[in-house]
Amino acid sequence: MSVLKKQIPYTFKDPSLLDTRSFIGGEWVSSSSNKTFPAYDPEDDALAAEITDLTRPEIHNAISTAHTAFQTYRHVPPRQRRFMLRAWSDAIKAHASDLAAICTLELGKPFTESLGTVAYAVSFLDWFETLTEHVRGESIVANRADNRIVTVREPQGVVAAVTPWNSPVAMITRKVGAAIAAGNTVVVKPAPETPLCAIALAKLFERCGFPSGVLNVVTCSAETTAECGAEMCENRLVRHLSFTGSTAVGMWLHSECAKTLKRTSMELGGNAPFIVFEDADVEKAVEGLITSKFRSSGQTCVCANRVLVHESVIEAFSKQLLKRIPETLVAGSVWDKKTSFGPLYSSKGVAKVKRHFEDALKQGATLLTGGLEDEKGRGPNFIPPTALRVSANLTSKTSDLAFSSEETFGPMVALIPFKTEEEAIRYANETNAGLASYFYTKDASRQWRVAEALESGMVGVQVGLVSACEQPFGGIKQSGIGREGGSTPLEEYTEIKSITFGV
Ligand SMILES: NC(=O)c1ccc[n+]([C@@H]2O[C@H](COP(=O)([O-])OP(=O)(O)OC[C@H]3O[C@@H](n4cnc5c(N)ncnc54)[C@H](O)[C@@H]3O)[C@@H](O)[C@H]2O)c1
Ligand SMILES: O=CCCC(=O)O
Repeated sequence: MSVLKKQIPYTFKDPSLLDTRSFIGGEWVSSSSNKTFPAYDPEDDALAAEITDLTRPEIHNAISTAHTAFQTYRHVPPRQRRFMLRAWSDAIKAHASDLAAICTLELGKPFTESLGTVAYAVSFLDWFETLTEHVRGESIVANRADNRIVTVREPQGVVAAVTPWNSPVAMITRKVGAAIAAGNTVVVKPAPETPLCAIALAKLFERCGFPSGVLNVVTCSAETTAECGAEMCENRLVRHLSFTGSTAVGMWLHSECAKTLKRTSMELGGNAPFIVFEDADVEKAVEGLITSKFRSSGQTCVCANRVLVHESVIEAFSKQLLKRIPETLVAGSVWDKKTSFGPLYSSKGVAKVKRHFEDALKQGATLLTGGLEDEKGRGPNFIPPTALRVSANLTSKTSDLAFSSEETFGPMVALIPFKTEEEAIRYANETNAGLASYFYTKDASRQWRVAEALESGMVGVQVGLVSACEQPFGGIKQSGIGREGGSTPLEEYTEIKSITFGV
């Protein structure tokens, strides 16, 4: 019998991927309290499934189990780890359609976009697989003639991974893939809004030859999340806490982890500037903005959030944007393969966009297209792609606008005119966030100058997408600590041990 509480227009090739239990030590477990929590379909807010709601002692048990598994898994040779990672990647590819359907169901992401998300998630496993056999130490010439010094890189132990709803497949493969490639064991806590993707990933993982306890998935409701987080931070067996989510929660977890001096990786919120200079190719810049701003209906941490357009090209830019929005962003049922634009994940997301929209209008912005009302009635969480323009005389105080000081995390964009490069850079950097920035100019020296001046961990020059497994992903300032992907992720999940020999 299906665990789904509603009918969806998709037939699963492998219905066993759908489960509502947690995965600990190779066993599928329900909470001893028998409590469950609801997961909803954002397209209509209908109940999708009832998920097991673990208690703190059960999280404690998952960590102990992962620690026991680490004692043997740490000695599994890298090539064998590589082959198991390959098997997991192949299993996900073989079940990509089912996984995409689960992502569509619990996140409201259009099915075609969900397929892209699964491919992006798999790319991390493929990338880490290539790095598995390249963990290296070094040999150091000692200053004492009777000493020899070498370093080795060792896995850290139990990694606790806490992941967000907005990227329920890739944020798990990005963390778990790197951690287990390096020889660690992991306890993952997915967001309560999107537990089914994490569970399905574990279902595939268990078929790939990994020893029991290497991956554990613990599901918790929003209410029990705080005690689950406290256990992960306070338990001394957890050696690394890897978090992706909001800056506020990340800061709290980071400070709690300080009490047991854990390593932390923090991938936090952004507030990306997107700058269009006077010499930009306007059509190209508009395509970049649509990709950056509207993918996932504006719900990614690297989405453009503050769009600065030089005053000499803002008319042409607005015109092109208004032409391309309806041509590119096709709204409809999330199950229709032609749909490229879906609802937000919940009423919480809708309320935030609404607040930013109303604040911008109150402060004098004009509406170019969209607005919060959806005359076609496409569900409770649907907001049409919306564009506003901030008037020139607001530029000096744009940082007071709500959409400018916080991530909107939704499909609303406000164009802000500017006059000089200095003014644009000053405004772009006027935020505590420093995750991604984007700009468009054809001038090669300006490309270098502005890329170096922008305060963010990732810069897109003439591109609206900066996410790739081979690229270091992460932020500076209050957007995070550490990098995921790129050539260093196994270093992030290993410790250096120096060994001195007396000869
Ligand atoms: N930098 C990145 O790579 C990246 C990627 C995706 C999302 N994000 C950010 O994530 C945010 C959106 O996600 P969100 O609203 O789910 O963020 P959130 O911080 O509310 O939740 C993220 C995760 O943390 C958990 N959590 C919340 N409180 C906790 C606690 N006290 N202890 C332990 N876990 C706790 C949640 O259940 C969820 O699993 C945005 O700010 C976005 O920019 C960043
Ligand atoms: O939401 C942030 C992560 C999405 C990405 O990796 O591009």
